[in-house]
Amino acid sequence: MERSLSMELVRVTEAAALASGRWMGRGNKEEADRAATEAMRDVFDTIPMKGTVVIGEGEMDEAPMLYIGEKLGNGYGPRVDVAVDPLEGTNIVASGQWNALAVLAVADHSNLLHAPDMYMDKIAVGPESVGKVDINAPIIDNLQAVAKAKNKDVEDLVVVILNRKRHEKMIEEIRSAGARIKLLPDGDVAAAINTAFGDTGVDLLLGSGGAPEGVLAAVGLKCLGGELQGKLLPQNEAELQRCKKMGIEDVTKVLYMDDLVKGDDCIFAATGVTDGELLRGVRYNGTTATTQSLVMRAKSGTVRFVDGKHSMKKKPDLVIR
Ligand SMILES: O=P(O)(O)OC[C@H]1O[C@](O)(COP(=O)(O)O)[C@@H](O)[C@@H]1O
Repeated sequence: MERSLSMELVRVTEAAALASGRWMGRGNKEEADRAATEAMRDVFDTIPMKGTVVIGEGEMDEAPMLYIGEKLGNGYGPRVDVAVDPLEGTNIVASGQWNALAVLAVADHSNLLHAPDMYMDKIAVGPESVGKVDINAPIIDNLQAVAKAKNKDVEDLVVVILNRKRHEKMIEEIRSAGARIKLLPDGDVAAAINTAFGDTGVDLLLGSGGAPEGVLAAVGLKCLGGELQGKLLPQNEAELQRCKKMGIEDVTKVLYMDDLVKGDDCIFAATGVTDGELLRGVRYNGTTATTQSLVMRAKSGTVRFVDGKHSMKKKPDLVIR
């Protein structure tokens, strides 16, 4: 993939953030998601690539979502796999909370995990703890390993975990070990990425969330030298069969970085929709709006924060959808 593709892809996440940010706090997650999806699709169509969505939040019959199998790009560039979440944190936007993102990842054709939209168990850490954690190990072992790798005490660690009933036992175990916890209402992509940035104050992500979010976070962490391990969690026979149809024979197997995203020819792009630890959300200022994005390419190891100032006069369709 050409390095210039990274900057083209930021236009896609910026457009989705600008469109969905208008819905912040308006209690309507469906409209926020629709606005992000439509904006993303429109801008993708101007990007020089032959992309196919291999993992995302919708299946074909659930369109207008960007669905698995959907072709994206103007059809003239490299053949790439795409993982998308036009609006990661629909409830967050609806209620005006933290860490909603417009996010995507692309990799060379057939290098991203092709899987249905289902749950995935995850553990994510930043660069210091790579190779030190094991999704199958007891929680205390992982906490001790990360603490040692970061030259801290377990009591110093901050574990991020979605605030869900299914995590009650895990939360209890983390508390018993003495680590601190940040309970998230939603948004585990930002949480996973945050583990690779020291000043976010986050050491590891644990627990289950969406599989598309797992692949997106894995690409981000590959660019940052971190690690995510995942395990698909089919909830019923239909999900199991969908996995098989997509070529996943052993759904119980641990998915390591190279299973989630092969090689290093991959790009991650995200734009803040609401404010977060890492990215500022969209600001609307009458005739202009500002965005903050993160775009990274694993091959070169370049990590860029991009501040955008957008003219509403010249591109009114960017925000009114
Ligand atoms: O809400 P659930 O079912 O526990 O799913 C968790 C997933 O939902 C999210 O919190 C938000 O997803 P949406 O953007 O689809 O609302 C993800 O970050 C996370 O992976």
